[in-house]
Amino acid sequence: SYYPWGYDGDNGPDQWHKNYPIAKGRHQSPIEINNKEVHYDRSLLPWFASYDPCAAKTILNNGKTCRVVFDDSFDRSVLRGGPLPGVYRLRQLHFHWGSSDDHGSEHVVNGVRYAGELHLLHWNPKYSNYLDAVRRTDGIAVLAIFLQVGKTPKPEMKRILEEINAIKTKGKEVPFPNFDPSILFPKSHDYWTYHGSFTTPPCEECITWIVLREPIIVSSDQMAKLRSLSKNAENEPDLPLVDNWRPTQPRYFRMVSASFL
Ligand SMILES: Cc1ccnc(S(N)(=O)=O)n1
Ligand SMILES: [Zn+2]
Repeated sequence: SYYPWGYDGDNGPDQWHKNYPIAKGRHQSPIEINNKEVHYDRSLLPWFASYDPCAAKTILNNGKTCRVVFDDSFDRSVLRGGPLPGVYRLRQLHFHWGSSDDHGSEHVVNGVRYAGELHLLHWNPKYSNYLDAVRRTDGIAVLAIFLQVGKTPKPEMKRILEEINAIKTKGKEVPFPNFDPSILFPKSHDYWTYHGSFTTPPCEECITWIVLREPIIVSSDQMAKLRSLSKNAENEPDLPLVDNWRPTQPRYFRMVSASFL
């Protein structure tokens, strides 16, 4: 039977392993990224995203996050380079955020928590489909971008946040045409990379993480907009969708490489 995992006490991150044993694995995400433990790897290549704006399909609230879904039926919007062996197809993007501006990101950098974190999820087309890819250690690549609250927000975030009112409650999905997510990228492409897992159950250890050093700036109002989403369905009592982030997991014997000095 489907186990309704969540982020609150009884069904929260500390309980996930009871129904999803991989959650106690040795390659879990997110992790703490600390300068002292990072290894500069000068052989790391720059990464490139070539996204087709027409691949964007819908934006939805699944009760756990706000997600934009893309057509991944062929190599239409792809990520390549960096630590990746080939092209990976963009499938969806989604966010993690807190109940206030001082926390909400999943990865933590030198003790710094950001207000939120944007994940662009891509899968390796050498596997027949996404579900096959999630069973492979090189199956998935997630580009992670921190959201930092500041005075001069990125105008490109507006398009996504304008749709929030249409997907207030769980199960709502509306068309989201003509959107190229690379407009959300920060100036610098500097990144850390390591091997890890999905940060939500079943927590498969199939992800090459590419975590950008430079956050994008959002306004406090924009974060409040994300927090106005509800995790309940339309006709249920209102439960704010906030704090949908997993705490950092043990790094064990994993190397975190940096593309920059
Ligand atoms: C299970 C799952 C699905 C999509 N995205 C993620 S995440 N947060 O690791 O990118 N996890
Ligand atoms: Zn995520």
